[in-house]
Amino acid sequence: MTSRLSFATLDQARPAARRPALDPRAMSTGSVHLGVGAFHRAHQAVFTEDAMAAAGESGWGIHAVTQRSARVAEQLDPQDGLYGVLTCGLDGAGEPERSLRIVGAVRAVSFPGEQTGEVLARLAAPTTHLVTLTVTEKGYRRSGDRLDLRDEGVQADLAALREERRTGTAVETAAGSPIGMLARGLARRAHGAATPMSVVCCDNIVHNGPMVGRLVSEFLLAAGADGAAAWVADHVTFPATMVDRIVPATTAAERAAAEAISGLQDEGLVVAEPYRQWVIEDSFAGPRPAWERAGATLTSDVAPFEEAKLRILNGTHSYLAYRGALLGHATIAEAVTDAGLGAEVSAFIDHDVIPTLTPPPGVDLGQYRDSVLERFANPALGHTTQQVAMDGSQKLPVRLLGTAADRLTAGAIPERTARAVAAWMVFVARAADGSSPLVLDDPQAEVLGAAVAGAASGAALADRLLDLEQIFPPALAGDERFRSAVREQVTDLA
Ligand SMILES: NC(=O)c1ccc[n+]([C@@H]2O[C@H](COP(=O)([O-])OP(=O)(O)OC[C@H]3O[C@@H](n4cnc5c(N)ncnc54)[C@H](O)[C@@H]3O)[C@@H](O)[C@H]2O)c1
Ligand SMILES: O=P(O)(O)OC[C@@H](O)[C@@H](O)[C@H](O)[C@H](O)CO
Repeated sequence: MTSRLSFATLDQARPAARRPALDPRAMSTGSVHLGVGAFHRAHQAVFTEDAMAAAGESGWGIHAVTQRSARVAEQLDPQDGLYGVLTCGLDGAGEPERSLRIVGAVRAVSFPGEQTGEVLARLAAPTTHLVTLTVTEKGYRRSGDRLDLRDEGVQADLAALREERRTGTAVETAAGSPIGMLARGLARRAHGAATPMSVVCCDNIVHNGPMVGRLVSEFLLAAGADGAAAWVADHVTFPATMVDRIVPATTAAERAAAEAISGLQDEGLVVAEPYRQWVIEDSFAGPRPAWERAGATLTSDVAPFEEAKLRILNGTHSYLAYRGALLGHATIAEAVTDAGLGAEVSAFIDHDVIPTLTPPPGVDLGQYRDSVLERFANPALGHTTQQVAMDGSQKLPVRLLGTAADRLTAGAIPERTARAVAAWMVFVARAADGSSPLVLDDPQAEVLGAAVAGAASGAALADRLLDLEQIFPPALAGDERFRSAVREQVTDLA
């Protein structure tokens, strides 16, 4: 039987598997990560480990938190936090090429369903200088731009913070929220060590850092923790970031491929493309890893990078996911190499997206478009259209609707963006009526299903979805030029 990856077996890994960049046993913990999914393990954890190695530091080990289920803790605990990143690229001849590195930067994983006290203590500890987050768009529990105070998880955290302030003891919350957990930890810090902290959001959301700062403040004020809110305003920074690396969900075949390379079983394996990028607003309240030594860009203005990435890469990803799935393509690589669809998304980027963007310093947006489409075409990655299609109600506003609004303001009709939005609408309708293998995996699935039920025509389907204010801002949905473009495109695709 194959041994499982752990400190005890690390020396048995075959030479083809790269070892951690520094000895994980010698690391101490300097940061907390909320939402330890695949992306964190393939992105921030890798940058952090490489930064420690480059700077000769060992104090940036990560205490990760998995809030929805204990699964990642169950994967990583028996492995002493070690896991592999299987990089799937192409060699010079265009053939799939895989390499494996073992990462050791994640030093602990907690599940607040059972370990809330441990997480709050870590967030309050003076040795913790940073919090990073990847909890998906829906994880922020927003209603419009504000924290949804009616959300059950947020309510559980508000009640817990009130109790914690009264008794000084951590309350176990099995189904809390990431913002609630973070704010409770910051409140404890404010009344304890009071050491400054930096909170780095790594989710694909416009102005992600400031958004988290606003939600934390709203939470603390709603809990009546005005003193903690004032302390956070003065001592905690929320730098904005642009994060980029394509990290699909890991499959059993990829686990087997990694095992063939290392000779060790790895339940925590993640899979990624070779490319990785991280642009971070240089606004830290205290020390941080030397991420620039691992290839990250520290800058005073992330906005142009963020907008170009969200609108070109993520907007096109969603377009390919919905249109590709409707055309029967299982993966993004298949969708983008469909000649018709490839030309369609290229035209979308050129005609609708690029005119809305300010090029980031040193970036040619035409070259950026080409590099993104080339990355999508990587056949070694197997990113499914169904995975990228998930949570459309949360993703559309970030990825497509800003482009549409900006084009309308400029007096142009964003027909190609309307087609991408229409593809989502037809996807929703087909997935909701159960007549196809498409799956509607969305926190608004019930609302969407009710909206599309019995829509008698393409125009009616478009109207019903455009009227959902939680997705389409009234100014956009009320713009007749946009509405008729979407109706036309839905009719064409339905
Ligand atoms: N995977 C990528 O290619 C990629 C690239 C760039 C950015 N990102 C960002 O990272 C996020 C996570 O991606 P991933 O690949 O790690 O996904 P994943 O499914 O592997 O992990 C998602 C994480 O978010 C948490 N989460 C999900 N829904 C939640 C909810 N309602 N409340 C609280 N926590 C919740 C999960 O517990 C898990 O830790 C993305 O949504 C995106 O914003 C991902
Ligand atoms: O991770 P999600 O579900 O928010 O979005 C799916 C993809 O569009 C996204 O993860 C990209 O792969 C990523 O943003 C590339 O950096």
